[in-house]
Amino acid sequence: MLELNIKNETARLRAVVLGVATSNGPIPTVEEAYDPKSLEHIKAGTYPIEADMVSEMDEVNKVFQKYDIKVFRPEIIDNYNQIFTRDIGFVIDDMFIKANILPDRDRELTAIHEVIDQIDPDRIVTAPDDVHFEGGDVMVWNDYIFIGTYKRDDYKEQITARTNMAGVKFIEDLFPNKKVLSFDLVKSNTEARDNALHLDCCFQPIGLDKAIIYKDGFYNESEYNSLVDIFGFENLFHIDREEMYNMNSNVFSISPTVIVSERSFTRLNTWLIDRGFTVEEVSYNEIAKQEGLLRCSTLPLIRD
Ligand SMILES: NC(=O)NCCC[C@H](N)C(=O)O
Repeated sequence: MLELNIKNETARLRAVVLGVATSNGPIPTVEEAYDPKSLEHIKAGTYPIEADMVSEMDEVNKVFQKYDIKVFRPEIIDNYNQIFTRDIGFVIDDMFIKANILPDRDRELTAIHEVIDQIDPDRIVTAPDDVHFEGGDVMVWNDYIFIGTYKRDDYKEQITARTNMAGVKFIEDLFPNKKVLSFDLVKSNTEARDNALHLDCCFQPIGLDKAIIYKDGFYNESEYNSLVDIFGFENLFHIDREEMYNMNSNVFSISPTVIVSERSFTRLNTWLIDRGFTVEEVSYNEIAKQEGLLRCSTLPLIRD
């Protein structure tokens, strides 16, 4: 049995599911794209090729091996995108919550049955169909749960809106002892620079008391301000629109002091090193073309 334990985003990692890029399928058509950055690269003829993405993920796996982390990989479904394992489910405390994900992605969950089969069935939660959430929108941070959502009437027309208010309510009811804060995120189906696809595309806690944040990813300044109040302005690394587009908030913590980051994130990595973090630099720019990065492609199961 896997003794699930996730209480925050940064405690020492012991077990994780890392997505897989093998048999990722043919280049999607414009109609098949479900995020604006993939769409941009499909149109420009620069959509990433499988071999490059496989080698990028291998590099991350090597970092996990270096830190003696147990790594699970999804079973490969032929011609199916299984890179962004974060979104298909998530662990809070000792519970595994199966995500109600975008229908285009719903086969991804079946591919981690090796992991699901090792979890006590009493600790697995499935939500009703009208309750939507993806793991990229959900972050447990000790007494808090932060949830990215989309609160507007055109939710159904926004393929980039993946977590609804029914999803927020469902998690609130499941964890009555945690303080749940929801954030209305800026969405665009067509312009990746104006799209906070998930909460982890515009915000992520790091270390013990710090976070990376893109202010304009939040519709409501008051919701952004609630994070400033929790972390303190001086502990926030603010990224700009281009850094958000390049996914600087989507690094991944192995511990409160060790962070896996993209090697081109010079300004962020320098800030981290100046504050005593160890930065494990990897290349992930091909995967980034699909509007996801390191947090998106990992699903932590056990942290200290
Ligand atoms: N947590 C994340 O932000 N995941 C990235 C998912 C990217 C994928 N192209 C999607 O649109 O679902």
